[in-house]
Amino acid sequence: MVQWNISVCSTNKLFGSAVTPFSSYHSFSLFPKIPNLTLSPFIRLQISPLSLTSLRSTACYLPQMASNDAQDPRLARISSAIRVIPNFPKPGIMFQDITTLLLDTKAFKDTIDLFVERYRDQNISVVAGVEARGFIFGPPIALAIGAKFVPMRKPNKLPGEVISEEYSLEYGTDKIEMHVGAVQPGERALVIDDLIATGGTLCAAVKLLERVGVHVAECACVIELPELKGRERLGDKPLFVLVNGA
Ligand SMILES: O=P(O)(O)OC[C@H]1O[C@H](OP(=O)(O)OP(=O)(O)O)[C@H](O)[C@@H]1O
Ligand SMILES: Nc1ncnc2[nH]cnc12
Repeated sequence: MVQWNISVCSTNKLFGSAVTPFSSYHSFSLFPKIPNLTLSPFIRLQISPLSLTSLRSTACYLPQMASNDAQDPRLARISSAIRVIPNFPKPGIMFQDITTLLLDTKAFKDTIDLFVERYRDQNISVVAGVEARGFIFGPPIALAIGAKFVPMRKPNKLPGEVISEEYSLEYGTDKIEMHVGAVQPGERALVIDDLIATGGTLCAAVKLLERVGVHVAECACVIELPELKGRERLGDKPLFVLVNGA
């Protein structure tokens, strides 16, 4: 399969979707709470044989101990591997499809590695993954950093006693549940999902864990849709993302 990529570095602007008129916004608040990181906006024009045309901004982080004048090349590959399906599951939704990322063994491994590099020395004992796509990224991260994996599931899926939390979505409402006893008060958790849109899902996951005395050190996603301001909804809770949605 052939794919043409044209990459352009930008100084202070990121451009939105190619199916809507170009819009720009400042990007330097993407990681406002993460110390020792420098941001470098990045624009990518993707023309794929699947007739899916998109511009995706890659939020790059440049750890100060590494080279400061080049972004991590893994981020561009991860960004390229995510397919965008317009109007799914409803008109107007640009669905960020990570199944194509899973087909790219290098991009998938790089995704896991980036999270593992960030969290391996943070004394995290719980990786909590949100159904369904948090179940894909969470377990390999948990195994690599020596933490347990706790599934946060949609209603009526877990067989044991549960606690639950309702939340609203970009398209609809939902509820997540966690087994009572899966985590202990005082544990330190990472909450992982594929994507943050409005932030309702991650907020519910954080609340659920904090209700039972767990400290959520950070939330992490592969993709952020900044226009939906999920980061703001998370308040002071740190959020780490690899790329912006197209
Ligand atoms: O930030 P939010 O507005 O809360 O949206 C983000 C959530 O939406 C998607 O899941 P979805 O609810 O579609 O469930 P699924 O993964 O089971 O399909 C995505 O995987 C996140 O979990
Ligand atoms: N645009 C989107 N793509 C994929 N998953 C989502 N969850 C909420 N909004 C989404």
